[in-house]
Parts: sequence; C-alpha cells; structure tokens
Amino acid sequence: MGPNMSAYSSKQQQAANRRAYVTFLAGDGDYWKGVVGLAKGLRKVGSAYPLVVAVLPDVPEAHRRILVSQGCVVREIQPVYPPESQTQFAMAYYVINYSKLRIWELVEYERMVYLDADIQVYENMDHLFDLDKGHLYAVMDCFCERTWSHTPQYKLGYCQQCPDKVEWPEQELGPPPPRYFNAGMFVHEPSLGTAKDLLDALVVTPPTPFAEQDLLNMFFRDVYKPIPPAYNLVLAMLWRHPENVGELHKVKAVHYCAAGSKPWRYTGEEPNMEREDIKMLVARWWDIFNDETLDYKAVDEAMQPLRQALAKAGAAKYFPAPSAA
Ligand SMILES: O=c1ccn([C@@H]2O[C@H](COP(=O)(O)OP(=O)(O)O[C@H]3O[C@H](CO)[C@H](O)[C@H](O)[C@H]3O)[C@@H](O)[C@H]2O)c(=O)[nH]1
Ligand SMILES: O[C@H]1[C@H](O)[C@@H](O)[C@H](O)[C@@H](O)[C@H]1O
Ligand SMILES: [Mn+2]
Repeated sequence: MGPNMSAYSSKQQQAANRRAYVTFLAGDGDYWKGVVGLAKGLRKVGSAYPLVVAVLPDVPEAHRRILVSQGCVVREIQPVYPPESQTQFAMAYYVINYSKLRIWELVEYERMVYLDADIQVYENMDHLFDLDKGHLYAVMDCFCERTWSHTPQYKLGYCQQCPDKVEWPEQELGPPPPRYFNAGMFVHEPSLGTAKDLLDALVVTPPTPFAEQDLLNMFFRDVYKPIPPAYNLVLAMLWRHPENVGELHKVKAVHYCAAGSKPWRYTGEEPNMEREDIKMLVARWWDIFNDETLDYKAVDEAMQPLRQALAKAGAAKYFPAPSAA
C-alpha cells in the first residue's frame, strides 16, 4: 500500500470511528435483554459500527457489565423530564423516553442510527450512515392500533399508510396531519446546538400522549425524510397494511412494539400474537439471543478496521462477521 493510499484509508477510518448505532436503556427491568439481542443481531449482520447504549443512572451495575461483555459502549446520560402536566401518556412509562433527547449530546459521533431496544436487525443497514446530511430519516408510523385511540386519525379510520382509503375531511379539520414517524428508529446527527434547541423546545411544549415521539415529530417536521418500512417494521403493519410491507424475509429491522410482542415477554395471548408470522419473528429473535457464537469476543474488535474497509469497498457480503460463520 503506497503512502497516499494509507493516508486515505486512515482518513476513512477516522470517519468510520465517528459512526455508531445507539440505543437507550432505563431502569432495572428486562429491557437489557433487548439490548443484548440487538448487539448480537448487529454482529450477525456484520455491521461495521459499534452499539452505544445510553443508560440512565438507574440501570444497575450488573446489567451494565452484561452490556460491556457483549461489546457495547455504555454511556451514562442524565434523565430529562417534561414540564408538569396532567397528560395521559399512551403508555404510562413513555415519560422516561424524553431522556432519549440526550443522544443528540453524543457529539463524539457525527452520525448515529438510533434503535429502540425492542428492535432486531436482520439485514445489514450500515449504508444508512451514507445518507445525505441535514435530514432526519425515519419510517412513517401507522395510526390504526388502539394506542392511537385518542386521535382524530384513529377515530376517522384515517392512516397515512393508506391516505386514499379514508379521505381526510379537509373542510372540517383543515389540511391532513403532517407525515409522522415512529421514533423507535431514526438516523440523526448529534450536535450540542440541536440538543439545546430540543431541550428548550421541551420546556415550552406541553407533554402529549406519545411523549418524545410527538416532540421529535414537531421539531424535525421540515427536515424529516421518510425511508421504507423495511428499516423499522412496526409489527401492526403486518395486519393493518400488509400491502406496504413487502416480503418479510427482506425486512431489515423488526420493531417488536405491538402489545404483547416483546420477545422476552411473549406469551401469545394478546390480540394478533397467535399469528404465524409473529410466532416466526419471535422465534427468530430468540435464535439470535441464544446463539452463543454471536457473543462478543475481543477478536471481533481487532477485525473491525478490516471489516470497515471492506464494507466501504462494498465487500461486506464476502466478509461476514467471524462469529456468524
Ligand atoms: O422500562 C423501560 C422502558 C423502555 N426502555 C427503552 O425505551 C424504548 C422505548 O420503549 P418501547 O420500545 O417499549 O416503546 P414503543 O416502541 O412502544 O414506543 C414508541 O413510542 C415511544 C414514545 O415514548 C418511543 O418514541 C419509542 O421509541 C417508540 O418506538 C425501549 O425500546 C427501550 O430502549 C427501557 O430501557 N426501559
Ligand atoms: O410509538 C408507538 C408504539 O410503537 C405503538 O406500539 C404503535 O402502535 C404506534 O403506532 C407507535 O406510534
Ligand atoms: Mn420500541
């Protein structure tokens, strides 16, 4: 390798070092299992970038140690609280998700892909880091589940996934609601300026049922760019809008967000949970979680620069993660 080439690749390397997946972990419950599953899933698809876990102070030391032993980069963040209000969140615990706003403060990274702990990645999606800067990329949500029952969309049976099926009554309600993303997955650029603006916006914005998801939708309205549902398959899409899902085996990331679908709590009892596709997706999650060959080994770390270089050169498919072999 000539001197120019090595200078080039070290520059590439520096850029790669400033990219990471990031997830969020709060409390001493069982969501750490989701994070472990995600870390192993990212390894299985040969992702070139680390998984940062933004943890709240209430995550026990024992859980943090498990995450580190799985190769995660653990970063403690301080909780963020919304202004006081009588708001009923769609799920009572959504209030803790305001702390997700802290991930804009992780400025040692220039580009991050945020993933909820209840997401599993089944296909490599490292190319998301190459998208044009200046936008927030995420998948459009679906308004058809009961969690949306407080909204005019739900009451009318209007969903942005099929806007022509039930027409929005523009005469009565004005223009249709702007495109709305699910905040379980998005591509963002950390920035202290944006982080401050988000926290300032929070102070003057009354809390609403979908907590930080609503706030992020308002804040990024003008720079939001939708990406295909395959990057964050909200499970309800399977029974609400199957025509928008495409082939299940081509889906890159599955979001186990429907009531009763978290794999580590799955009983099959809630509505739709007895579906064959759901059972298959839950089993697929467990296969990865239980696969010891996907456990982190320090040798993976040593391979990272090589994997990144090959991924850049488009050779990722010829070079699967060694642990997945
Ligand atoms: O006790 C908990 C609860 C949640 N989380 C973290 O918070 C994330 C969000 O919680 P859920 O995945 O249970 O929430 P949903 O997917 O049902 O909710 C959706 O709406 C939320 C509104 O607050 C968020 O925007 C969330 O990212 C979006 O996918 C989890 O994945 C996990 O990363 C924890 O660590 N511990
Ligand atoms: O964030 C929520 C959550 O993930 C719900 O489970 C889903 O029904 C909604 O569509 C979504 O907006
Ligand atoms: Mn989720």
